[in-house]
Amino acid sequence: MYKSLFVHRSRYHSISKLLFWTLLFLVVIFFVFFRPPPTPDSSRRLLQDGPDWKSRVLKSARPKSGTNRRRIVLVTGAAGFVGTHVSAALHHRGDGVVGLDNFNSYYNPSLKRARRALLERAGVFVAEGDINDAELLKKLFGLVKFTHVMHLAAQAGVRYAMENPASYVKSNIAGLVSVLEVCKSANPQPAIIWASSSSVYGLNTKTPFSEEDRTDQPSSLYAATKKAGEEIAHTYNHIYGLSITGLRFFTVYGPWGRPDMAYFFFTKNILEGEKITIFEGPDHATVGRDFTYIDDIVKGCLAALDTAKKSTGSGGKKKGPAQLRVFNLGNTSPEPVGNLVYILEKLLRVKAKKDVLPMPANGDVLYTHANISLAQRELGYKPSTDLKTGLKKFVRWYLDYYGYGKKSSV
Ligand SMILES: O=C(O)[C@H]1O[C@H](OP(=O)(O)OP(=O)(O)OC[C@H]2O[C@@H](n3ccc(=O)[nH]c3=O)[C@H](O)[C@@H]2O)[C@H](O)[C@@H](O)[C@H]1O
Repeated sequence: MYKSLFVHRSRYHSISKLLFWTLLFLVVIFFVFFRPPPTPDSSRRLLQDGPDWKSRVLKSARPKSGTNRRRIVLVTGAAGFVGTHVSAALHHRGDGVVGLDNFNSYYNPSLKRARRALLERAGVFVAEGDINDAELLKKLFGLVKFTHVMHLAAQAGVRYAMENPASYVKSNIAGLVSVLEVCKSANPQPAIIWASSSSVYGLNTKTPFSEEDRTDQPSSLYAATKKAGEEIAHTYNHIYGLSITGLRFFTVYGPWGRPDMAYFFFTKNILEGEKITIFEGPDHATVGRDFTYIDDIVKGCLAALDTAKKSTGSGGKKKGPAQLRVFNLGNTSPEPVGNLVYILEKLLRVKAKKDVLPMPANGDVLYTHANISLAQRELGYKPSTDLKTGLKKFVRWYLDYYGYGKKSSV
């Protein structure tokens, strides 16, 4: 009996040994052959560690020699629509500019890469990385003493907030805090100019929208995150002495624009013979926007930067009260969406196939109209491009960029 038990035991031991070695072998094979590839973050970190990365950041941050310019600006969202135009304009006048962008795929990143190529040809380096990457921000601030941060990185789009709410919280709230955190600890602290939105006026019906009007009725999560950003700006200004200017952009359009916006995809659909939908309000009310041309917005951004006072704190400590501002940057000449389509039809020489449908409950508001007196007074802001002129420039760019023939009136 003992013998049979012994045989049984030793058989048991050899089976478990075999199992152990097989398992070990499989684990080794898995790690050697099926190891997951490095995450984008870690491969990005490798890029950021190279000597080339450092010297490109430093070179791009240098203000133009032979000028008396002293400004060194970090532009977040530099490969975005507004970010590209603002970065180019700052660089053009001689400021030092370093861009930062995460090239996310909210819309086709190839357009973002093309914008970056444009900037790099002009001499602006756009580092690849996320505003939530505190280590990366610290590294940039360790290398460069930024005098200003133009914070334009955000999750944009009103309607997409219903599809991917988390992305708005991540970029527009956590991302903003991450940027403000590095700014507050910097020595000296930079002044911050950042993109808020006309959408903060939400269900406000008093027009034109003035900065003093109520903004506590956002109608989309996008608007709510921008409104939250304005409150967060107040906190960082109050506790740390950061100089902060929020700019409420009104439906910005133009060349190199965003494919998720109506004027952009209407153009695409009209050219491709696809249907477009024009929304209308209750009782067939016209839906309208204070469409604002990109060059006017750029002028407003630069004026905000030029009039920004210095932050008063340093290294996380407030030394006195600091400037806190918010401005409307609109065109102050709202147009019905139907007019936008009519102008596009004329410019493209193609009749649109259109449906007019009630506006779905998707976060959209009926109408926007900016009162720009404050920006006029404090920034000398004076928009000068009407919708027809601006769309003509957009369509010219669109046809060229996407390689259409010459069948248009532009
Ligand atoms: O000012 C802002 O702060 C925001 O501006 C922009 O939002 P919006 O003003 O909503 O622009 P956009 O989507 O181009 O719709 C334009 C019009 O077309 C109507 N619209 C839209 C789609 C459609 O299929 N049909 C239609 O009629 C629609 O009802 C609307 O009346 C930015 O995207 C946003 O990121 C933010 O910056």
